[in-house]
Amino acid sequence: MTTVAEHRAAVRGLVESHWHPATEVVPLGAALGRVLAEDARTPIDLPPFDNSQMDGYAVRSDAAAGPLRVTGHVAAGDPITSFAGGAVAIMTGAPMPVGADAVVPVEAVGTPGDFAAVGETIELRQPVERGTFVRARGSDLPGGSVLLEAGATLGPAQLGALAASGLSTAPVRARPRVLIVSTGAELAEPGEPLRTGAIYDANAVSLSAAITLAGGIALATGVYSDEPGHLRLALEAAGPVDLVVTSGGVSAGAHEVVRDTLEPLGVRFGSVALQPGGPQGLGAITVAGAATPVLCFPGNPVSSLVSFELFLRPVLRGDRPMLRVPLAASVDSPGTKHQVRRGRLTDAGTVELVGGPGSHLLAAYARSDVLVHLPVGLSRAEAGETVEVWRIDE
Ligand SMILES: Nc1nc2c(c(=O)[nH]1)N[C@H]1C(S)=C(S)[C@@H](COP(=O)(O)OP(=O)(O)OC[C@H]3O[C@@H](n4cnc5c(N)ncnc54)[C@H](O)[C@@H]3O)O[C@H]1N2
Ligand code: MOO
Repeated sequence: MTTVAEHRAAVRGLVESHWHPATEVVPLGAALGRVLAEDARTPIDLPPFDNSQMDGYAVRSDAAAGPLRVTGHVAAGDPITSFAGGAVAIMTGAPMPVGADAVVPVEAVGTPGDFAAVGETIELRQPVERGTFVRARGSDLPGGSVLLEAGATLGPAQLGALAASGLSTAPVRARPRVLIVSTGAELAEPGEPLRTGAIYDANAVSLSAAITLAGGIALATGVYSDEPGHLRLALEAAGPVDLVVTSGGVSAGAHEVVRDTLEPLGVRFGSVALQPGGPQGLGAITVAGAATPVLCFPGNPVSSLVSFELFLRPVLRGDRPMLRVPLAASVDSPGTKHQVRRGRLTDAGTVELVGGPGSHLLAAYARSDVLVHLPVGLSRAEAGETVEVWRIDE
């Protein structure tokens, strides 16, 4: 039996040996969630000039306590001026007059919002240290420095930082196109009437959503049949994609459509020491004339999502945030397999399991915010014992 780590490495090797994403330059407004293809450097100092952190008066730090004549007034957006001595009324974000090196907040001198006019005096109550309330040029990042490294995911702060650097576009990796094929004669399209013995196809939707959140472009198709010919037709009809993910039809039944169709094409099927997500297949097949990696996940809806989380998401998006959290109650685990349970973080700082280990318990998964890892070798963990959990509530 293959270990989780071995299968993870095999999936990564397979995907990365076939998928070489092109670089696309996209406007920042369209770059949310995209992955940076190369290091981004800021062309300018951040901030670009020394400026005031407070509404107040710019002074020199060697000024003695006592009266200071107001010699100027600068607002945010004004050009950089020369300091003419005394005190300069200055607003938050306004450029420091060259020669002044500290700011006294207006409330330390008088009434907030009430500024002395040029020619009037203010009373400096005590000397002020050099640099006080001054945001130095380049203090966030000097111009020319790497702002974000290749591989960074562009979220609100990252996009804001690129914009603050004056960049309007970002070079990002092309999104992987992933064909999702859910299989099984028992499946019915959600929204359609449910005949006896049928169940609704959950995996096309859940895997599509997972792929989309991981930065891919999901193209889903349902092969609601156990006929290899039908699956073959669906694959032949597909356009070019970077990856195929199937669900169902991989275990030990009489009608294993995925296995029966793809094993003769060289896709390898086997067991991973994982529950749920034990039966797995991987290999490469020809889709639209190109060798294309294919991952075959088990059909149980929890198994297919857990397979995605453990094997594919790390390749497409990187690792989930991992925490070590004490269990709210004791739990048993197979010991010979890495078990992944679904759970919820509690206000008490513990993790409680949601539902049992069964791989059909998708509604329980839907109420969970973490995956709880019970590794091989652990057959029981007591309340209070610390376990590894992955946050999945993004
Ligand atoms: N004799 C054995 N039987 C099974 C074994 C085994 O080792 N020996 N493994 C079990 C495990 S573990 C799993 S997991 C499943 C995997 O089965 P398949 O991948 O072949 O999947 P199916 O048989 O097609 O379906 C399993 C289960 O999931 C439901 N399903 C399938 N697709 C969907 C979908 N798109 N949406 C919602 N539900 C789906 C399907 O109706 C079945 O109930 O095999 C065990 N059996
Ligand atoms: O390994 Mo299966 O995925 O138990 O449910």
